[in-house]
Amino acid sequence: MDRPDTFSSFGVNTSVALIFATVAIVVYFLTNRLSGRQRWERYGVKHVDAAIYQSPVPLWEELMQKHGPTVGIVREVPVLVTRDLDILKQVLVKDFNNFVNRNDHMPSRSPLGKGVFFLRDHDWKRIRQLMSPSFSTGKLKRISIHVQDAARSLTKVFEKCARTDTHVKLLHTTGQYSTSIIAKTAFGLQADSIGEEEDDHFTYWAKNFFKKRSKLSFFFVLFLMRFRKFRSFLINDLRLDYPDACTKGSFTYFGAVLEDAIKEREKSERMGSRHQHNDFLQSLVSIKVATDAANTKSLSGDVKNGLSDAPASLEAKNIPAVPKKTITTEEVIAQSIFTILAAYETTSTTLHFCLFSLAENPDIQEKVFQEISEVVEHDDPSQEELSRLHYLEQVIKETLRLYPPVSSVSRQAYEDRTYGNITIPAGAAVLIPIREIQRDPAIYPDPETFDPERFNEENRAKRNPLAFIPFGQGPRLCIGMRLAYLELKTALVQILRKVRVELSETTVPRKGEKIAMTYIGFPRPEKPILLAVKLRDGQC
Ligand code: HEM
Repeated sequence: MDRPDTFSSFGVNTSVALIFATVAIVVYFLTNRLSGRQRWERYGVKHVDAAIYQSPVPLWEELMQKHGPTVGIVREVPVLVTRDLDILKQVLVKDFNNFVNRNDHMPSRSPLGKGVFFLRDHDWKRIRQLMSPSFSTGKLKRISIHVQDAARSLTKVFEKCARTDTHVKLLHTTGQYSTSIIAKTAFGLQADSIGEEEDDHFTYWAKNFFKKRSKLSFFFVLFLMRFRKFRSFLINDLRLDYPDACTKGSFTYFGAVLEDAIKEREKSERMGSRHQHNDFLQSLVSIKVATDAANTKSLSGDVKNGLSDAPASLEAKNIPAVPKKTITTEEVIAQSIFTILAAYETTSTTLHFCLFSLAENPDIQEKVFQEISEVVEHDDPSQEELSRLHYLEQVIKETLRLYPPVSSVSRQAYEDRTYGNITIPAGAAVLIPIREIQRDPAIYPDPETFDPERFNEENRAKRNPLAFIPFGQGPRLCIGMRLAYLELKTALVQILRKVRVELSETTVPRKGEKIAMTYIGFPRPEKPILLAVKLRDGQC
């Protein structure tokens, strides 16, 4: 199997990048920073200087600790970093029409940048509407059979480790679990390497979509990222490979697989054959085929209708009208690739931190086991049974509180807004540090302790709902939230009723130690976690 092209064209590319970077620094300091500082102070916000090469998570942590809940910094645009829940309620929910877009940008030639996460204005609204039905309750019910299959295979890996007295390679295996589900349920593809030492191609490229970088290389790229247009120029115009976030092999692989699948499905759809597929890809292809035909017939009448429910601020900005239901092949590929990534890393790291936390807290694990024994009667837990596992849900939520796979999200203001003493000027970004909100000791006393009781009904009722936002909040909230809970609950039920997970002599971190995390890409432990496994009584 080809390895990712990690450092392929490092030499020449880096020299060119360095020259441009030097010029960019001068321009940056002379323009953005000096004027930016004055600007934030004018808007009633304390401005702080933040190192431009610093990794995001430690940076937000440091800023919040030193300067309080709301501070302004300057990047290419002014950024308000805030964990003030009243401001966040306005930005994410009440005043959403003024904050539809994220301030994120995918620096890559891969189609990922056209994924719904990065889309803006009407493009986002159009694609989000097209994707939503694929994540409905009815669709989830239909795909739960595949989730059950994958959870059974995953459990066999744990049982095998218990019988052979070997450790479970946690992230390796949970990653295989989540990719196998997304491959099957979204694209009708088989990617079943659960428990194998070597990943199948689909899983391999999902795991290696982003370049694996050394710390030095990561900070250099992080530094370049501060200059969005400049980096885009390096990647798209100069076609330099080094600053690109994604490995070429991965987008070549997924592009080819998806293009073939789309062509084949489009062909059978046009021929009117009653297709067998009932997945995410099929629903996008069906829309494409239907609207290609409709749009060829009439290009005028329908177009205006598409805007009838657009946010007022979008209307005001005179963004050109687009048909409501259309999608191009390129967009289908982009949504598909984004979905693979969104579903793989987030769910697998959560499952892995959840199992680690249960191994660290045997009492909590026993309580989960008791609940499963009382509630689940079927070999494969039904949706109704899963919905009654309240304590298990508390455990998952506590895991997502301590280890949110997405550490922060952003929104960008169309127009000026003033909330209390603080003004967010038009064009500024609001950075929402999810991890810092969920570790705020004023909201969660003793925040480092794993305590699922924080999510019992009584404690939840006392808290501002915005204090727990691992899936974001408002109309742009994570589209896959219910699928993620389904995958997590199903896997935990199947595993925990067969085996007990434990820390062993060799598990790092040791009991009570903090996990050394890396925030290069998604948050994960610096060293892979290995767990010991014991069969439960009665299992052989
Ligand atoms: C534990 C699992 C997951 C977590 C913690 C998570 C978290 C998030 C967060 C924080 C956002 C940004 C929300 C915002 O800005 O308000 C997001 C967006 C998104 N997520 Fe997830 N996610 C998870 C699983 C999934 C899965 C399984 C899928 C799909 C199968 C998915 C698809 C998406 C998509 C498409 C978006 C972009 C939504 C938009 O911009 O309209 N996620 N996710």
